[in-house]
Amino acid sequence: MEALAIGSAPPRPGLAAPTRYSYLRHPRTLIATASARRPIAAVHMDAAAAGGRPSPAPARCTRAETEPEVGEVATSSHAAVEAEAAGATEQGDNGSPVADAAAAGASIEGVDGIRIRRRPVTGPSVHYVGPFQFRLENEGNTPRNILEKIVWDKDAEVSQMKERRPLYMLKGPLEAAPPARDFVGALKASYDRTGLPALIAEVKKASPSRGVIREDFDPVQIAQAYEKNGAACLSVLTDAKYFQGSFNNLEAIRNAGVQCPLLCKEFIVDAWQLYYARSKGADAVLLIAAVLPDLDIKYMLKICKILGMAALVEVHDEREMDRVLGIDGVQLIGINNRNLETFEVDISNTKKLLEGERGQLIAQKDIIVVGESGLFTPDHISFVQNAGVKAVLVGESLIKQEDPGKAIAGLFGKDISNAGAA
Ligand SMILES: O=C(O)c1ccccc1NCC(=O)[C@H](O)[C@H](O)COP(=O)(O)O
Repeated sequence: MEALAIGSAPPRPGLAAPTRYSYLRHPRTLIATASARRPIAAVHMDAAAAGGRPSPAPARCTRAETEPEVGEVATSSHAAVEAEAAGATEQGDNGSPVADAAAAGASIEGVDGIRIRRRPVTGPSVHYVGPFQFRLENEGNTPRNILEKIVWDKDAEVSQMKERRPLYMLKGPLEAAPPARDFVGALKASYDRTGLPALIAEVKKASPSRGVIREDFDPVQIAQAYEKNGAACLSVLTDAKYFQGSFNNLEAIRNAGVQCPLLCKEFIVDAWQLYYARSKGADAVLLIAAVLPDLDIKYMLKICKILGMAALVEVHDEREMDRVLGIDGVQLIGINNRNLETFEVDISNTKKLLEGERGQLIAQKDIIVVGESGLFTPDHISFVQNAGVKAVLVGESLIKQEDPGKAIAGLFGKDISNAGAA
């Protein structure tokens, strides 16, 4: 550990991977990457000035030590908020089993079957020597794929958001939010009405795999066009960094009077985000099995229920499907045809995951399966419908058409709007 010789902080336990101190080997990098250090206290003061209460340390996640009894708190979402805001459910630094493992210095890879590392395992990727800031690269603190990168960035983003708006500050916005609507009911009604998979149409400006998909992007106009042309529900991307989405878009669509229930399409890593999404008008949220351990999914499902929101639990492979099928209370499973680590899209993934006993169990449990990503033609829709899906989540193929609303009839091979299918 060459850097220890110059007095850097000792490694945290579990620093298995060799650290590469590039500035020692390439002295010029030192000048190129060094930046003035800001005292940590100043960062906290900024947060306080921005409206949050000063907090001694950023709480990264909230989790009920004893999971909330849905029956007990279902009568009032605010009871849960109050309890949590009062600190009754705060647990440690993060509360996630994954984070706990990381904090204990263990490798988090493979915890509860999740495929990504929820945060760097070998300590901070930024290291300070006096006034200089270095980025120390090693296997443990360099994301291995885009999903890992998104999740690590999201974790940092949410920590900041929570500092600015701690849970107790969401109580008012939650009370003022328009009531949650029945996302699952809307999908079922559409399927019953058309005999075709219900459409969750995605309001998506850009993506990591495609870059900007639509330059001329008016989220409210697109949402209204989707609704008019037969979408059962809408999915609104709220991640800014990778998808150029925003919570303003979600709020604006809800406030514009769009009746379709809204899925907040976000990378959820922390229960706080569920409350925030609801306060912005979400009727449903996405929980990604590759990102969340089973315990987190169970806990978040309960919070969703308390808040009146549906949860679309997303899987990509058999292992994730089996994990999710073992969790009680899952009503909606999304099968993503896109591998979020490699961007590869293969719609036969939907069929593969619904074959045999898995398909039977899904039918027994009355779970609605949503086919997600890479759906461009009526043949694709028929293919996933024959595989067993009752809903589809579609972004790119609609959004890149000149008229995303009219593109719906092209995708299904017929007009599925109320007017057309009547
Ligand atoms: O779309 C991406 O490039 C992407 C990259 C990394 C993580 C998630 C990503 N997309 C989220 C989705 O799953 C899709 O937006 C959604 O299923 C619609 O897909 P499509 O119809 O192919 O736009």
